[in-house]
Amino acid sequence: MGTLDDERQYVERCKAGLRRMLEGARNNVIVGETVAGDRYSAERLGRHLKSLAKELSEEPDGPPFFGRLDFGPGSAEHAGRAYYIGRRHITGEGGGPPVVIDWRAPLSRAFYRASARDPQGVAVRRRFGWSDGTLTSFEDERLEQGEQAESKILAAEIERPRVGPMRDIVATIQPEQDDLVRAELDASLCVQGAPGTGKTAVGLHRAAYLLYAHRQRLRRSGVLVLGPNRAFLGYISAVLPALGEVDVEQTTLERLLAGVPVTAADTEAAAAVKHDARMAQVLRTALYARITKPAEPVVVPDGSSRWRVHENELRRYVDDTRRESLPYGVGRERVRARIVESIRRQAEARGRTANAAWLRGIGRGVTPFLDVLWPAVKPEEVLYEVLSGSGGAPLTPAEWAAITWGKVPRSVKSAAWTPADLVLLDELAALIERPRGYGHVIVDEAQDLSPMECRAVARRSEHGSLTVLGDLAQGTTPWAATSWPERMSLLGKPDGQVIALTTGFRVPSAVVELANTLLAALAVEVPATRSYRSDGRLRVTPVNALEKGVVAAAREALRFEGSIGVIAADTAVEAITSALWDAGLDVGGRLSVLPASLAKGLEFDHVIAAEPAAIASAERRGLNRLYVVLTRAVSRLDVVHAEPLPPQLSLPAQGQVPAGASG
Ligand SMILES: Nc1ncnc2c1ncn2[C@@H]1O[C@H](COP(=O)(O)OP(=O)(O)OP(=O)(O)O)[C@@H](O)[C@H]1O
Repeated sequence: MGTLDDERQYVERCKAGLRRMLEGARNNVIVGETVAGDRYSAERLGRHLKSLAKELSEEPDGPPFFGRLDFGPGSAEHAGRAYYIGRRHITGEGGGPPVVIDWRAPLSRAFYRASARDPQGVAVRRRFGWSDGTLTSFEDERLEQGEQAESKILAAEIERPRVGPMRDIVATIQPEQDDLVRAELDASLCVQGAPGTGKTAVGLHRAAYLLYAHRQRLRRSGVLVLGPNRAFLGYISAVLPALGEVDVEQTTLERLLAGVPVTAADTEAAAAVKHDARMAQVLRTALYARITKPAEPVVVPDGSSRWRVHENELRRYVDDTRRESLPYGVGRERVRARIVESIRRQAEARGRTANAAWLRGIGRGVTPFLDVLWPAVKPEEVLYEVLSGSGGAPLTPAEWAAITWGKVPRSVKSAAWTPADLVLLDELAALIERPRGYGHVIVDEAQDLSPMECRAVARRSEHGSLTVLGDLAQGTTPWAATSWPERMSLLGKPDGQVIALTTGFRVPSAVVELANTLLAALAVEVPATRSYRSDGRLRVTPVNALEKGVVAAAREALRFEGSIGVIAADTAVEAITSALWDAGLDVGGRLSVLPASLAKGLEFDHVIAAEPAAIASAERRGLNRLYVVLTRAVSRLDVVHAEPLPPQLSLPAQGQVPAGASG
């Protein structure tokens, strides 16, 4: 077993290896540009090598490894060998064995899974501690001798003050998380986890793992990560690139669906109806109502003659095509092809040879008839018609009244679309043409998806698999999920397994205890969790004037390291921000103020929750929103309130400071 000095020498070997890889990649960029068979592959290869070269040169100082496994006699394959585990594979000298193994390789699994009870052949597991790119310590567990201890390096990583965007957790993935990260590509999973149990982290690492284990398959079909909003995407977007994965599409559902600009808002009643699954039927009915019963023959002029297809035959073509359940646009072309085919048979019966140009001409001649029988249509045209007031089942008259326009826009072009309309337009677009699908889709904060949004996700993962991440207790939309199996069915994966994560890595116990007092009022069944963290601080401060109280709390918070998030009801954000500015505090650096509606998925080292009662009363699921807000804190939570706290929130005995202590 090496000493710290030996290990530091090994770091140098790894750095030399990385330099070799970098040089190799740079040379290959030049070679790749000249030798690839065609321009397209040359470009692709060049791009790939360039991005590899860029990645390697951008991270020369990152820790090349975080763990080491020494296998003992219990391992049939690796007895007597040692392996270093890191974020990326580093090749050995002269084509020798790699000096570092990728954390996703099968061999690395034992690093995460081996235990004293089940050592999996590992004699010693070593974890390394780094500080600013320098190796500073290591810890050993002699697993084959039954020795396993709480890791200080692990605890320090989990308890470190948070600054900046989310980081990867490859060095400290826990066994229950590893199970999910490495689940088979074909498995669709749903992860129910309380705040801070690592759902987002698991989802992102799963994306990286799947791309490693199934690179060929996923390179073609792609991996999509969907998050709730831009702030969240900004927060998570560095994790996958840090793991060497730059080809994952990370976006919000709204941006994915954005085909038209959103310039209007829905009433609550309209949004509720538009997001209901019955809208799928409404839209399908409206689209297919455009198809008409053939009432007259198709007559296509061809030089001096004319070809006819009788209406009975046309009726059969339309009916047969409808029975095939093709997308609407494909169906239209199928009807055209059937009519052209009928004309071709007639022509051949009369001794004419039908060449491709002639067939194309006949096809064009069919268009005016097709425009009546099975008209080409745009999603906006159908939705325009629906929202202009269609009526009828399955919606009630009151529901129709909620969604139809008070004043019908003069034309499709002048219609102002709402966010919910984007979902409906996407449904229509998919009825007309099949959308692009992905090999794997990861949806975060999935408890908030509406049934119609679930359909939009389901379409994109129809031939792939899904990782659904969420927490029923954090549902804040009017249509938020109350049961996962039901949501998995809406997402097109009724057999998807639902798994709970129950250890929290973000929120300290005192804060979890406070937030948990809200659970009873949230009307969802979620498993109890335990916090990994006994550190942290909770303080509840009644004040006379809210802004003044928040300023005092922020000023004090700035004395600690790490990020500070002041989270308030959306309407209070402006006043609080001004108060902080007026007090000379620099908002925008490590101190940010954000509306409760944007806090989901984020975390701050220190959270100042301003006026819980206002957050709770701002919306129908305000208590769920408050639960989200209270659980954003990593080290310290300050609850500052001028009004009484919501009655559903009960303060744990300790942690409270006397009234008037601040502000
Ligand atoms: N195994 C781990 N090792 C170190 N840190 C971890 C681990 N698992 C989770 N964390 C950290 O805990 C915090 C919470 O993780 P994450 O945001 O993924 O949780 P979440 O379940 O998505 O939370 P929420 O539901 O509140 O959005 C993050 O800072 C993450 O890096």
